[in-house]
Amino acid sequence: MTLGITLESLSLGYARGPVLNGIDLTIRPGEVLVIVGASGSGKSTLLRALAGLLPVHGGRALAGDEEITGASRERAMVFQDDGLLPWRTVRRNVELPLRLRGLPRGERKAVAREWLARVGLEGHEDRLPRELSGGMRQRVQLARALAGAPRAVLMDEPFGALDAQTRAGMQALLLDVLRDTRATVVFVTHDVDEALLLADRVVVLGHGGIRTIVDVPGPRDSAADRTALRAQILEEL
Ligand SMILES: Nc1ncnc2c1ncn2[C@@H]1O[C@H](COP(=O)(O)OP(=O)(O)OP(=O)(O)O)[C@@H](O)[C@H]1O
Repeated sequence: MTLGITLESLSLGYARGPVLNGIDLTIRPGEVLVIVGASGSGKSTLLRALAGLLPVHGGRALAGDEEITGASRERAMVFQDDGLLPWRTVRRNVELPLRLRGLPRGERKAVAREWLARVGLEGHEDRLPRELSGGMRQRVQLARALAGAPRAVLMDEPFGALDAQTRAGMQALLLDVLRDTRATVVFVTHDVDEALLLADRVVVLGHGGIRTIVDVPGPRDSAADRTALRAQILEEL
């Protein structure tokens, strides 16, 4: 079951001051919503609030009908790096959300193995995160996020630190696994081409709010010509 997320006059910031003011947005169940915006426009701040990791300044954010007030296993987060527990093996990292779901030990192990195979990490289950490449670590994060069967996945520049080739491989992998999960995805990136490849809609943040929302016709069709949309988004950035 997927999850809709609703932002009602949502204001966010830190002790130093506001970052985003009075945002209204409906994230549809099962859609891939990509957030772009200049550095400092508040992309990570918004994602942290959706994860329940940042208290709101005003308004509210709802996951389904429930106000987001803290972290939940229904909403999994994938970070750019450092998201894994360094002292746990790859498999035991992926088992974490399964433990939270209350799965018995044997089942946890089996599901973790299944997901690790799914992201191409068969045979690496007993290694530690530091023994893996950056791309492999991101595969583990993806496996961990999806293994818990979340209803929404919140991704903060998950491929931002990867080289172009690894990044393209991860984008293809993400598209592949999302096809079967139906989870709602909110994905932050700096890269307009990545946004256009993955998104149903692209939200451009700027000047303390949403500058524009762009619908991507025929989403995830790699043959589609996105030149005009790309130019439109770059203009707004
Ligand atoms: N923990 C924090 N404490 C105080 N201010 C913060 C904190 N995190 C972010 N900020 C400030 O909030 C604003 C938005 O930051 P945020 O990281 O959300 O932007 P971003 O769009 O994700 O940027 P980038 O693309 O560079 O990652 C910036 O002015 C930043 O300095």
